[in-house]
Amino acid sequence: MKTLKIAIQKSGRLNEKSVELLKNCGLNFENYKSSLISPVSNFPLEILFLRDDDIPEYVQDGIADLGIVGENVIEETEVEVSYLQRLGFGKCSLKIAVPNNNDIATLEDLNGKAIATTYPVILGKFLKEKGIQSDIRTISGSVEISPGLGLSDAICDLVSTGGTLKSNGLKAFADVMSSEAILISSKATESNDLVQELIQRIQSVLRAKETKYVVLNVKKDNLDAVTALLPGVKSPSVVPLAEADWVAVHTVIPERDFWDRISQLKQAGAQGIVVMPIEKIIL
Ligand SMILES: Nc1ncnc2c1ncn2[C@@H]1O[C@H](COP(=O)(O)OP(=O)(O)OP(=O)(O)O)[C@@H](O)[C@H]1O
Ligand SMILES: O=P(O)(O)OC[C@H]1O[C@H](OP(=O)(O)OP(=O)(O)O)[C@H](O)[C@@H]1O
Ligand SMILES: [Mg+2]
Repeated sequence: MKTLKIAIQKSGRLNEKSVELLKNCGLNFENYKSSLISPVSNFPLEILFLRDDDIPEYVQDGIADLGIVGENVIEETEVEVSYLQRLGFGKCSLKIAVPNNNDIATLEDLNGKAIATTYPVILGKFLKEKGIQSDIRTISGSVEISPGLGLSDAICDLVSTGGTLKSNGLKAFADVMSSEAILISSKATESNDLVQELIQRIQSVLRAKETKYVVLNVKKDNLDAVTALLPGVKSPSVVPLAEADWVAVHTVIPERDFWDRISQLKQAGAQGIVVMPIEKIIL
């Protein structure tokens, strides 16, 4: 069977999480900073370590079969690739921001103004859609300092905590797009069996991350009230305990409403609640 190639970022914001995800899928490979290609010893796959900007085109052109890259980079490079799976990391937003002491109050106020960005394609489309004519100044980094240097009136850049905007005296003004890391493939390899196998593994790791394994004890009288709060993967397992009136309930709980669910369970009579991380969930 043909060996697949997956392109991930060599260093930067997505590198560590991409490596961690692939390792959690059971793939064995070395992650030397100096090597740009690394074979996987237990799956017909090679990992290519690249600048993130190059990943969408490598995948579109079939040089790599798969890639992990931010949605913002895919949109900016305007490639034809298949979106296989959103990966839940590298979450950020592309925003227009202006200096704090600025009189730009509406999108219309950006007419005739200079906006510095490393995302001229996405910004250009956004402004066109809104009917705004600005002067887009494409620069390759450190976008946030450009208003302070008198190079632009506004910026369009990625924001997550907002710390970089704040420390440069800027405030977010308009949302252009939100982004996260995505697994992409070339149109030609999407249905390849090995690609499908890898997607299954990735999904089982992602599902496990979104949930916790919970074991709790409950008096039989309160079992219905407790199980009503627990949808589980299918339904909770109920195991008898040495003490006749009591049972143990095993289930999984979604991470997002975890604490609310735990306090509801306690109110319904759950005791001795033990919570464990899950490695994989295979459906
Ligand atoms: N502050 C942030 N928080 C979360 N995710 C981010 C943030 N900034 C960027 N990202 C996401 O991580 C991706 C990589 O960001 P990074 O800053 O490492 O890119 P880069 O400097 O262009 O790297 P490269 O050297 O590979 O070209 C971005 O394209 C975006 O999808
Ligand atoms: O809202 P914040 O949490 O402050 O994050 C935003 C910053 O993160 C990104 O840059 P990064 O730190 O990745 O550096 P880079 O510009 O060298 O890629 C982005 O370009 C912003 O500058
Ligand atoms: Mg880059």
